[in-house]
Amino acid sequence: MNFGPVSRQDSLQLKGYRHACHVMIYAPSDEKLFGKIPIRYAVLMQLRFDGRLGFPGGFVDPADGSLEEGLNREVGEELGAGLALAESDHMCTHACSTPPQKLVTHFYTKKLSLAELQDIERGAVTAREHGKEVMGLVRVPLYTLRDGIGGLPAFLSNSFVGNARCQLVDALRSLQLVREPWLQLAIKHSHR
Ligand SMILES: O=c1[nH]cnc2c1ncn2[C@H]1C[C@H](O)[C@@H](COP(=O)(O)OP(=O)(O)O)O1
Repeated sequence: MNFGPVSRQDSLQLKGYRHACHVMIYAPSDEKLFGKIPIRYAVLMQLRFDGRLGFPGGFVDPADGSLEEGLNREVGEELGAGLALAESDHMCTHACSTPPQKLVTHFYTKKLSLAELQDIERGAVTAREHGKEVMGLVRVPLYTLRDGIGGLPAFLSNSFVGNARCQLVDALRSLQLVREPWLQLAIKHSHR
């Protein structure tokens, strides 16, 4: 599927497209793996019912209200959390017209404290869709292990839904959660 960037506003004028909104929740972390490898940030994705990785969220209908109202509803169902995401949390929008589906994906990012993120992780197991559409939340490893594969390169080798992998890489880059040379190496060493 080929996704191209489009402005949030222009995307709402497109005819015959479905809209989906998803959010990347992240938090700074002082924790260290094995007491020495800095975790730096906890970044949340989820394992979906189809075995792919994606972000919390889902289809929204702009005719039913704002994109963010739809996103907050979807996130509530999947995480059981009232995040109150707003337009200011919007990061980017992409459109794809590859059959069978004309799809616009809107992507949001939300920075929380580690304690707030941990509350979401705990609450998610009691959310309505846990064990159904959502098999569980996962944290994205941002480091690369000494073998050059373990960590972010191996994570990026997973199967992602829609343009979720691009959304992840773009967010890690633009929020500067991973330094550019390490991000480039992780992409290069992932099996894609
Ligand atoms: O994280 C994602 N990033 C980009 N696109 C995604 C992501 N997750 C799903 N999708 C695509 C796949 C579908 O075409 C739509 C809506 O999917 P989903 O989240 O499964 O929607 P519902 O829960 O069924 O409302 O977006």
